[in-house]
Amino acid sequence: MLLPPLARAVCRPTLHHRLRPQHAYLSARVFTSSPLHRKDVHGQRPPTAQSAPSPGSKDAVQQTKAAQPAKPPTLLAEQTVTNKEQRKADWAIIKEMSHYLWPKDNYGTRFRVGLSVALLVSAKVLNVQVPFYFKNIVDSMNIDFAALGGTAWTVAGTMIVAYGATRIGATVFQEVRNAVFASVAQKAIRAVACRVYEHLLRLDQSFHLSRQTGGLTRAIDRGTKGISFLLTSMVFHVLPTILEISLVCGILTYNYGAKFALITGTTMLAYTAFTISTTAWRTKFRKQANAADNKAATVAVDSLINYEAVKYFNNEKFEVGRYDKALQNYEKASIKVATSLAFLNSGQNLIFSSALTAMMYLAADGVANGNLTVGDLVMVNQLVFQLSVPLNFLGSVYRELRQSLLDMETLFNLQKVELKVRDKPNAKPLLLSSGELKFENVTFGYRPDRPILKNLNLTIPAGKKIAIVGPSGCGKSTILRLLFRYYDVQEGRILIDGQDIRDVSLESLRKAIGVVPQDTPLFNDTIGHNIKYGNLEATDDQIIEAARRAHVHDTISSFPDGYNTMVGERGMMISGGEKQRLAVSRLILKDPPLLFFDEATSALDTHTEQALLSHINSILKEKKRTSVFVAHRLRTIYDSDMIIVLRAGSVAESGTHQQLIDRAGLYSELWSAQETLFAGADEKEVVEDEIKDPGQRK
Ligand SMILES: Nc1ncnc2c1ncn2[C@@H]1O[C@H](COP(=O)(O)OP(=O)(O)OP(=O)(O)O)[C@@H](O)[C@H]1O
Repeated sequence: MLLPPLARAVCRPTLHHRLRPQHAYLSARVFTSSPLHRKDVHGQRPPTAQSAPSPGSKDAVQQTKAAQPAKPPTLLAEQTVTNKEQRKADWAIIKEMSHYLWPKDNYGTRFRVGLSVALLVSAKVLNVQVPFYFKNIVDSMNIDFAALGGTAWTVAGTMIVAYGATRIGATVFQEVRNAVFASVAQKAIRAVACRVYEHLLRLDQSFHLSRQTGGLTRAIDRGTKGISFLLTSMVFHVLPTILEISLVCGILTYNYGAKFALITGTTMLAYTAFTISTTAWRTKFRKQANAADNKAATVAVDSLINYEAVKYFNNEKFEVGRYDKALQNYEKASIKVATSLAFLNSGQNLIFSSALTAMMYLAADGVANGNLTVGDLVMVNQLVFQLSVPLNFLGSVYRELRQSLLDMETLFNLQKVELKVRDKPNAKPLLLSSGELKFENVTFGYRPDRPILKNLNLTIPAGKKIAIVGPSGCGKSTILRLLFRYYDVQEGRILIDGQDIRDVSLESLRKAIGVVPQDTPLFNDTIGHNIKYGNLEATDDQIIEAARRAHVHDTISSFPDGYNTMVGERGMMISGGEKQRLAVSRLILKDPPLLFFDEATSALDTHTEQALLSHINSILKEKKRTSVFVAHRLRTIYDSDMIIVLRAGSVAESGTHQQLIDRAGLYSELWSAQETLFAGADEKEVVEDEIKDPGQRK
C-alpha cells in the first residue's frame, strides 16, 4: 500500500509522530509504507508526551542492539567491542541532542524546557495525591448514612472535589507541558534535517549516482522522527519515570511496611531485567524489518520513477513481483517483531499481575486483621496501578528509545559520509583572466581498474570555440566532469588560467563554468522557475530575454499557461528539444565565462538547431567566451576554432575542420560517414563553402 507522508502522519497518533519534520524534500519521494510497518510502529501507543499508555498497551518497536546467538569465543570478543562502540555511538547522539535542549544563547528554548519540567513535576505531584483522596473518600463513606442522616456530599464532598480537581489539574499540566515543549522538538528536527539535507547536496556525484532514493529518504524520515522522540523522552520519560517509581515505592513502604517494599523492589528488578533482555533479543527482528522496509521503498520508488520503461516493456507484473518479494521479507520480519512483542507483553504482564495479586492479598489480610482500612486496600490497588504506568513507560520508552537511536545513527552516519571532492583549507577563489584551459598528463578512471582518460594533454585556448568529438564512451563528458570537479584526477592536473583547479574554491570554480548537459535536469515546477534557476535574482524580463535568445520564447508563449506551464517530473511534460532550449536559456541567464555544451542540441530539428547554434555563436563571439562543444553530429561543430578528436581516452588528432579533413584520419572518416548518411549533396556544398569562407557564417 502506498501512502504519501501526510497520510502516514495522520496514521500516527503519538506526539513524536505528530511532530512532523519540516522537510518536504526529505519526505517527497517516500512512497511506501507497508501497512504492517505502520501498524507495528504506530498502531500501538508508545508512551509519549501526549499519550500515556494504558497498562496493557505496547508499541511494537524494537530498540536494542541485536542479541547475538551463541558464538565461538573469538566472535564474542568482537561482539563486546561492537556493543561498546554502539553504546559510544548512542551516547554521542544523546550528547549532541542535549545541545538542542539547552542551547547556548537561546534563552527562549531554555525557558520552554524549564517550564516544561516545572509543569511535569507539578503534574506528577498532583498525580500521587489521587490515591490518597480516593482512600479518604472510601474510608469516610464507611458509615451508616441512614443513622447519621448524612449524604455523600456532607460526608465526602470536599474530598470528592479535591479528587476531581487533582485529576483535572494533572491532565491540564501534562497537556500544557506538551504544547510548551512542541516547538523545542520541532526546532531541533528542522535544524538536523537542514544539516543532513545540506550535506547530501554537497556530496559527490559518485554518492548520488549510487544512492537509492527510496531507501535514503526512508532512513531520513525515520531518523528525523527519532529526534522528536529522543528529546521528548529525555525530558519527560527517563528521569521523571524513575522519580515517579521512587515516589510510589516510598509511599508504599512508608505506609504499609517492609513486605510491600520487598514485593515492589523485586517487581521493579524482575520487570526491568526481563524488559531489557527481551528487548535486546528482539532488536535484530526490528533491524531486519527496517532493512526490508528500505528495500521495498527503493524498489517502489525506482519503478515509479522509471514507470515509462515499465510500460514500454509491459513489465508491471515483474515490478509488482519485485515489490512483493521485498514486502514478503518485511512481512516475515514484522511477524517476528509481532510475536516477540507478544512474548514481551505477556512476560511483563505476568510479572506485574503477580506483584499486584501479592500486594492485594497482603492488603486484604491487613483489613481482615484490622491493621488496615478498606480505604487502604483501595489505595494500595491504586498506587500499584499507578506504578504500572511508569513501569510500562520504562519498558516501552526503552524500546522506542533504542529504535530512535538506531534510526538516528543511520541519519547521523549520512552526515559522516566523507566528501571526496572538497576545498583545500584556505582555498582561494579562481582568478579568471582570459579563460585558458589546460589538461596536463591527466589520467582518470571511475574505477581504478578501468582508466577512461590516459595521460591526456590538451589546451583549450582562451576565447575560442573548441569541439571535442570521438566515439561513444571515449571520455568526452568525463572531461567536463573533471573540469567541474565532480571527480578529481588521479594523475596530472587541470589548469584554468594557470591555476590548478584543486587549489581554488569549488564555489568560484563552478560559478565560472556553465554547462548544458546531455540530459537536462529539470525540477517539477514551472518553465519560468526552471529558467530562473540559472540566476535566482533574474527578473521576468531577463527570463523572457534568455528564452528568446535560446529560441524557445515563441514555443513557451504558445502554451496555454505560458511560463507558468509545469514541466512535470524530470521535465517529462515537455519535449526533448524544449528541455534542451530551457537548459540553454538557463545558461544564458547564468552568463559564465567558460561554457560547455554536451550534445546540447541533439534533440532539435536541423532548422531550429542551426538557428540556435548561430545565436550561441554570436553570443560567444560578442562576449569572447571560451566554449567547448561535445558533439556527435559533426555538422554542428565543423566551424569550431579547434576540433579535438578523442580515442580511447587520449587525443588522436586535433586541428581545424579543414586541417583534419586534409589529414584524412579518424575525423575525416567520421565526417564522410555522416555526410553520406545525413546531408544532401546541396547542403554539403553549402557547408563546405562556409568553411572556405567563414565570413559567411552568421
Ligand atoms: N559514474 C560512472 N561510473 C563508472 N563508469 C562511468 C561513469 N560515468 C561514465 N562511465 C564510463 O566512462 C566511460 C566514458 O564516459 P563518458 O560519459 O565520458 O563518455 P562519452 O565519450 O561522453 O560518451 P557519449 O558520447 O556516449 O556520451 C564510459 O564507458 C562510461 O560507461
